[in-house]
Amino acid sequence: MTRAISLRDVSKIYPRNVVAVDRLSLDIEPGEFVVLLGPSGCGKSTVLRMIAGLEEITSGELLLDGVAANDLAPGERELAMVFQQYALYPNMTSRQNIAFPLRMEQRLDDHDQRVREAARLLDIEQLLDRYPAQLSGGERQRVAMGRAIVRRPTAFLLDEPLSNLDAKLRTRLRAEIATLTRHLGVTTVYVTHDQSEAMSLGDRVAVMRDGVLQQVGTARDVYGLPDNVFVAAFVGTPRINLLSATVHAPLDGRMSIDFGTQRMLLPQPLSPDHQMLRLQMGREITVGLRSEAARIASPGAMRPTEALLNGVVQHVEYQGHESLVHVSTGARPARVDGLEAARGPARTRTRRAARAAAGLGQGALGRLRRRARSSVATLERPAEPAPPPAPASPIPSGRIADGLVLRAGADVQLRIGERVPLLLDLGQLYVFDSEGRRICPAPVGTPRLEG
Ligand SMILES: Nc1ncnc2c1ncn2[C@@H]1O[C@H](COP(=O)(O)OP(=O)(O)OP(=O)(O)O)[C@@H](O)[C@H]1O
Repeated sequence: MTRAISLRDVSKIYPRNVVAVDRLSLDIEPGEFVVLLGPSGCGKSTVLRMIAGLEEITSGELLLDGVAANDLAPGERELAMVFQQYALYPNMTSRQNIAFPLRMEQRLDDHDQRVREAARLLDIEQLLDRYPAQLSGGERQRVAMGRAIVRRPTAFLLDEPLSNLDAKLRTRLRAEIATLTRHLGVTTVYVTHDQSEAMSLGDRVAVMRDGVLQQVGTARDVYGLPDNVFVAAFVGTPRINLLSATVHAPLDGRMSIDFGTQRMLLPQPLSPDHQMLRLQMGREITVGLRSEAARIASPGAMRPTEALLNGVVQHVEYQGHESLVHVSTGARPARVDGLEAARGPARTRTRRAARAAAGLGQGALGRLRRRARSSVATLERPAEPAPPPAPASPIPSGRIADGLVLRAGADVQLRIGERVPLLLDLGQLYVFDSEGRRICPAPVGTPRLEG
């Protein structure tokens, strides 16, 4: 059996009005694998913990298979959670650790067969009689997964399960997790701040920032059509190049994008998307260009779908299969706040707003009492240390390096300081307005301007 999970306008406000999750709505289909992605402190774990029932929902509704579940005890939700810390009992063997939830539930059926079945799926049969101290990190995480699947849960909630592992093992285990959850057909919600993990794992990726859901879509959607500049910058390696610019649209001449030190002429006739840029005249815009969206080639080779910028080579990174060329264009790099936020400052609401959102006086006390009574048998884990307090420093800004980073062939021959023409593929040119919203390519449903 597998579960549909729906969050409707869900908020979480911690004491002192810390808004960890702000009116988040998300529908997860039965059997779907959804990744919650975002920088540290954006509220991903809080969402997962609210689904699990480990954290009370301040306002909004959680539905499991369409049935209101806010007040269900964790044990009644039939979900299994796996944490970043392996959380195995050190004095129990793998076999005992995996069987633990069954013992807690006092199931009378054959524990041993269920444990062997889980161990076989995870390829850890030979490790069943070892203690956690005798296992590697990857093996411990497999045992932790075993403990999650032994109960045959209706959904998995995985909170950065691989972040304690080295890069190679992480890549291998994430492929295993994808295969395993597909095989079991169980709904999975997976939390990570690692965008490449998110892109490779999920049916859909939900990008969060500062407690707010930014975009939900397939990996292809969030990479190819980011709704805003934050999503564009958070997803993709190397990070998208972001430049501050303005639109120059004289009545008697060709429209161009003005980067301050040089202008990029747009081809005539203007595409419908580029016509929309007229509306931005006089306003600051951000131009986004992924590293594969420009090539270094002579202007004579320019295609009708390309535009020209000039640059100077600053640095060439040889990567084996390709080179990353850093090119200065004199343009001003745009800044995006919160990209690397390491536990940013809590956003706070006024006391009144918080109270309204909290729905205090609407049975909050009752829910707390019920929770106090509830058993946490299915989501049990050894005591964890309290989360570290948030540092008082502001969210560091993700500073985009001065200069574009472009992909080139591995054997590209360039000198540092060499002037190079850059041919930009306009089909891959993103423009964001001063609020950070994508305006080009125009979002679906945007009314068109007449040429
Ligand atoms: N028990 C708590 N009390 C007060 N604030 C909390 C508590 N737990 C989390 N927070 C705050 O809520 C916000 C979201 O935290 P959360 O752990 O959900 O973020 P996250 O995106 O999962 O981060 P990470 O990737 O670092 O685990 C942060 O500002 C955090 O400091």
